[in-house]
Amino acid sequence: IGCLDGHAGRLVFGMLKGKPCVCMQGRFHLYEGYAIQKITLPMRIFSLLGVETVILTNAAGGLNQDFKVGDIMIMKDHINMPGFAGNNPLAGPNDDRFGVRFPCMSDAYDRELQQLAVDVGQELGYGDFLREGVYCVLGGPSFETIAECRMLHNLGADAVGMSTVHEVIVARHCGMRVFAMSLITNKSVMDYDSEEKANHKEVLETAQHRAVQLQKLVSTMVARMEFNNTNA
Ligand SMILES: O=P(O)(O)O[C@@H]1C[C@H](O)[C@@H](CO)O1
Ligand SMILES: Nc1nc2[nH]cnc2c(=O)[nH]1
Repeated sequence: IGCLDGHAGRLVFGMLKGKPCVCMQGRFHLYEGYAIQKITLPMRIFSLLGVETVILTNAAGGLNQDFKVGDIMIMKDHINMPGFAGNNPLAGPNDDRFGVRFPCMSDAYDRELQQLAVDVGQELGYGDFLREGVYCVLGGPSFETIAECRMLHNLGADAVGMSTVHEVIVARHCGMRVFAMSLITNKSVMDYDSEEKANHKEVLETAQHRAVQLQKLVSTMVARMEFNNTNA
């Protein structure tokens, strides 16, 4: 597991609300210099361990101007920007033991789990900061320019980050159910008059600020989840 600022580098096994879980405290990123297949290897290991459902979280910049710092965005879809340039974790010979050569991605984000998150979020009183939207992944580590933010927003992205999408692709390839959400840790800078600057300190502070609510959302969802993945 990537061990860097904000990523503890631990793999934690245990029971959550009576359900067996394995949790990655941290992840690998493209910007650390790893091959994309290495970044996503944990998903295949989870599949081999018998994991049925994957819940992914990330920190992201808010491109949607209605979003505020501290909002939690349920991911309904993604834009795989490195994939446009051929950097896809499934590139290379297909291992048929895991999944098919050409996996579908239009159903990547499980609709029932998205609805569960909305329901649980409402019950917990999180309605004011729970959103849904499209996440775009870039390679990082540099944050986006103003022109890039404008372009990504015009392309239909609501949030931008440096992770998750590759993991989703590999998890879906091997038939796991996927739910993902972004914590909007900073507003993407869209205006040349703005004095704001994306920075990792703000990312960590916002993550700290919302940590308890995110934990509560995830643990309540896990408590309500059905076993037996019929969605593969
Ligand atoms: O692993 P995620 O996508 O949550 O982390 C993002 C990308 C960088 O590690 C960091 C930038 O501040 O947040
Ligand atoms: N690419 C990108 N990743 C982030 N992670 C947290 N905030 C951001 C951001 O503004 N841009």
